[in-house]
Amino acid sequence: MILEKINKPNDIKALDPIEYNQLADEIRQFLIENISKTGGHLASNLGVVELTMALHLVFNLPQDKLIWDVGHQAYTHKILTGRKNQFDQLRKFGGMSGFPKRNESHYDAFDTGHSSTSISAGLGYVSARDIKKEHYSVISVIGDGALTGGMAYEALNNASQVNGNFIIVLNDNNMSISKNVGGVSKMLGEIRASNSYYDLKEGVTNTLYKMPMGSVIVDKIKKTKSNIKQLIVPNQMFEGMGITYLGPVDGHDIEKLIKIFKVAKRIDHAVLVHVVTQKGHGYRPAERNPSKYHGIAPFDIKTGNVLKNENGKSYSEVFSEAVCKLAKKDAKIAAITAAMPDGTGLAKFSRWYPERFFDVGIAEAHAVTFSAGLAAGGLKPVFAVYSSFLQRAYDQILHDVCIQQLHVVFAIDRAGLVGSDGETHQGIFDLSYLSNIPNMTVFAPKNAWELEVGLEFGLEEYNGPFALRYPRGTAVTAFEEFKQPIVYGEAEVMYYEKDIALLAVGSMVETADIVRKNLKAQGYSVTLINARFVKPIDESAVFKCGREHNLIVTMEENVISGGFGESVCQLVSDLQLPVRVLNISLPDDYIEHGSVDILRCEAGIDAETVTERIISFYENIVL
Ligand SMILES: Cc1ncc(C[n+]2csc(CCOP(=O)(O)OP(=O)(O)O)c2C)c(N)n1
Ligand SMILES: CC(=O)[C@@H](O)[C@H](O)COP(=O)(O)O
Ligand SMILES: [Mg+2]
Repeated sequence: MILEKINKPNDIKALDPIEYNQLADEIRQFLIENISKTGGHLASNLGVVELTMALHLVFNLPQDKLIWDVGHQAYTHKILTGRKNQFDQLRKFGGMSGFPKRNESHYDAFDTGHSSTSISAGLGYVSARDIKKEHYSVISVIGDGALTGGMAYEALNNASQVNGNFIIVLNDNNMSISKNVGGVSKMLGEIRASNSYYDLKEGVTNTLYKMPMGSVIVDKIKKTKSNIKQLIVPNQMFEGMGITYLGPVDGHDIEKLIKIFKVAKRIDHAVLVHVVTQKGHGYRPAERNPSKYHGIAPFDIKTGNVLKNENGKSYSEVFSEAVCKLAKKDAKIAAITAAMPDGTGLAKFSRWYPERFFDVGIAEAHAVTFSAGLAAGGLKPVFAVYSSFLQRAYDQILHDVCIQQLHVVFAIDRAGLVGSDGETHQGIFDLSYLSNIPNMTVFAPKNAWELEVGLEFGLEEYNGPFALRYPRGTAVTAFEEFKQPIVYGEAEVMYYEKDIALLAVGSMVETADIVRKNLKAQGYSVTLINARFVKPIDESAVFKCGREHNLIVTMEENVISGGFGESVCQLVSDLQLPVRVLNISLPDDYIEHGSVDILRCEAGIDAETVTERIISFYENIVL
């Protein structure tokens, strides 16, 4: 086993080149075996094994800086930097992260998770290096999907001015999570399909000539019968910006990769190396269906089947069916995704109503303003998006949607704790960042039924910016008996008693119901209110609770700062209500990876801890 020789960083450099291909096979086997047990981002990682090996062979980490865009494809990098033995704890609480983390290893040059940041971060390193007169290479590895994100172009525009070496590796597997979309993807497809390889082109030759030993390199390359000469094709888009383009190169051919990176290293400005890989390479089920194995739960290696299927429909599925049903009756409804048709449940809509469906690529900011334009043009756009990715579009929500009071519906999935993706993906800020925007309405359903009726309310009865936020995973089906029609800005009173009033938001209603039972078992009299609207808050419900209870407990799966609890406290103070308030929420902090159940306990928002906190708080109230 060659992999046994890889135990610490740079061990790969001691290998005999004839061992490289076997190591690649063994890494693939290792990834398949481990991810089949832990779950994780399989397909992207299988695609970059040789690419990562070549980067580690040519560059000197950690002096050289390697920056992974999104970071979901850094598993081989983790193996090659001494973290092989941590894979059994991948994405588990206290275990190794699924993304690069500077505090996990100093071989991880930059933390990532969200897309299209690597060129900006790399360029920052380059500029710092040059100002400090340091000498190291900076390599940003960006996928073709991530290259649909606007930040990448802002960074390319900036990178074209850089004077020192800056290597951008474009890992082109012709896939985002789903099929990649748009003009850039089309252009890359044309390059890949092109058989007309050119000779070493003039621009590169001239650049190389200007460098010490450059003419020697050019001569060598010109004499090369194979590879490098054929790897270099002019590309107007990058070249036109002043960024040297090298490629396309077969991303599964280590020898070719090593050669082209050695050339890229010598260029004295920004250079883009176009590497063509296959997503899922080496595992048939993932090659055939890379989207399914992009992020996969534990699975059976032989069949490729996921081991434990979730019971019941997910909130994304409930949304998927609800939006399709509404769109059948209302031809004005349009759906927008930023490269997440499967995750958000919009794939069905895209098949049923292709003319009203828009996948805009990984472009959340654009998606929001595009939706605003659709609304201004008379349609009813629903932008389905993960909570953490919508953070990207704060100004567009405020500036383009809310100031104009446009009727855009935000279907915000993965709101609350999402689990194993960790800090970058927890959807725990949306109540705060949406509630402080004037004209925005924020609605959080307690169960599947309320998501359906909430969506219908937002699309058909309300007219203005409307956000529904719901969590990752199986939709709650309990509370069949609580189906009060939705009235704008009104909470739903589920039980009305005295002593303690629980005011719970969305996913926390289920927890609050358990807490209520626990408290009642201990002799307390407890009101339970499903807040429904976080903005506007139901002032009369708070007023009544405040006058008729000793304690109001707010419960939300959102950070404390700027959340529902703080708004209730403000209201209680403004209305001078004779009541104490206890806020149950997430801390003003980032929350690492781990299962949602563990994270809830750690944060103290699970039913048992909340019950204990309420009792101890209540006992200390001086009545
Ligand atoms: C801002 C943002 N939006 C959406 C995502 C979800 N996402 C993660 S990976 C990915 C596709 C990336 O495609 P590509 O860069 O080509 O990498 P590949 O998976 O093909 O290796 C998407 C949409 C994200 N991480 N960040
Ligand atoms: C890397 C990334 O951003 C996505 O792949 C994300 O991990 C998907 O999350 P879900 O599994 O919740 O769809
Ligand atoms: Mg891709």
